[in-house]
Amino acid sequence: MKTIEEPMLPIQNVNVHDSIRLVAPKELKETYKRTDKVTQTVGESRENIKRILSGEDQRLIVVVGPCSIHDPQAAVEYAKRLKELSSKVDDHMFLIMRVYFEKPRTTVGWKGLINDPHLDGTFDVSSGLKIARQLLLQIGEIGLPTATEMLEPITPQYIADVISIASIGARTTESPTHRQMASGLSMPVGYKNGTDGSLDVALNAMLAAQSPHSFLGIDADGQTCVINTKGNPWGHLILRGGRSGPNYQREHLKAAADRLRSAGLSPHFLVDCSHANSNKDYRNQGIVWNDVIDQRVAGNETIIGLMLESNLHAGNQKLTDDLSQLQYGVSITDECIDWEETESLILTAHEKLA
Ligand SMILES: O=C[C@H](O)[C@H](O)COP(=O)(O)O
Ligand SMILES: C=C(OP(=O)(O)O)C(=O)O
Repeated sequence: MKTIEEPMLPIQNVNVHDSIRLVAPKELKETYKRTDKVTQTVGESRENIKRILSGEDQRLIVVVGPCSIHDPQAAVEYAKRLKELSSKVDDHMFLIMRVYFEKPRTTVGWKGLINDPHLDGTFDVSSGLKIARQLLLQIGEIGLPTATEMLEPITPQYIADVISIASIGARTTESPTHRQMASGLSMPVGYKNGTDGSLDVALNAMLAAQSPHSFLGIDADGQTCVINTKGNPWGHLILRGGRSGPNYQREHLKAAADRLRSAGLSPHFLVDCSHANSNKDYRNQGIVWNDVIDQRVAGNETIIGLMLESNLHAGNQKLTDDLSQLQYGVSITDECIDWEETESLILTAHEKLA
């Protein structure tokens, strides 16, 4: 029998190795400040997106870029190309670069540049946040709006002021924590349907995030606090397919619009050409893209945007211990289409839309 004198079993931090303090959001933002140009890029693009979401602007949103950012230099090269392309199509399309720093994994794997910027399991989150913010500032300076997935509920304090549109991923759309976070974000937020293909979780997320919430978070000084939000009215659905198959075809879009209407939500959405809509094969993204563009050209105005996973070069590569083997401009997460195909898909769609 145990007595009180016996050494106690540890009851705290049983599975915690250690914890490392981070710079406060305010400090990082003071070191890496928004210029007037960046503020203008973010402010104006958020307004453009809202006008598209409310039907005042008929242009098509295109969220396009790498599955994940792992090399800021390649990301800047991509951004410069995309900015040039954007100016050729901006009468009918509004291009936004995917700048995804946080990757939700099905089980385990590299969790993105913020979590592990050196790609070597050292998890230097402090550098990850700095590199992410610096890159967003560089892209904003180029005049290109950015989209990202908000995964860690603390990250927005460090980078949200340089993001034009956010998404909540298929793995977290059902999470109350992410819905609360979205209710306080300052930019429009897209909710992916669930990995099983369910629309319910995304519709419920949109309804939940429209409402005010009070929850735990950190403030600009990094102090834990209660955050009281007003609710974010700029939610929208993103169709990404699911285990049951893709959901970009005519009948799926009709069903999605009907479901949105019956939930009292605006019947419009973005279609993700990748993930389960492409069966995670980059060669299928163009098929999905062309199908959805043709539906839009035929008059389906419930389609307000598309998403493409695209990089400088096609496909993907494995992340191994030997980082010298990494090919420049190739994804280390999901497969992407290359720049040439990206440009061709966008220019062809522009002609059709015109
Ligand atoms: O977009 C990226 C991936 O689809 C997502 O992070 C899940 O990846 P995984 O299934 O390879 O973990
Ligand atoms: C992880 C992503 O997508 P999903 O949540 O749809 O799997 C993504 O867009 O990077």
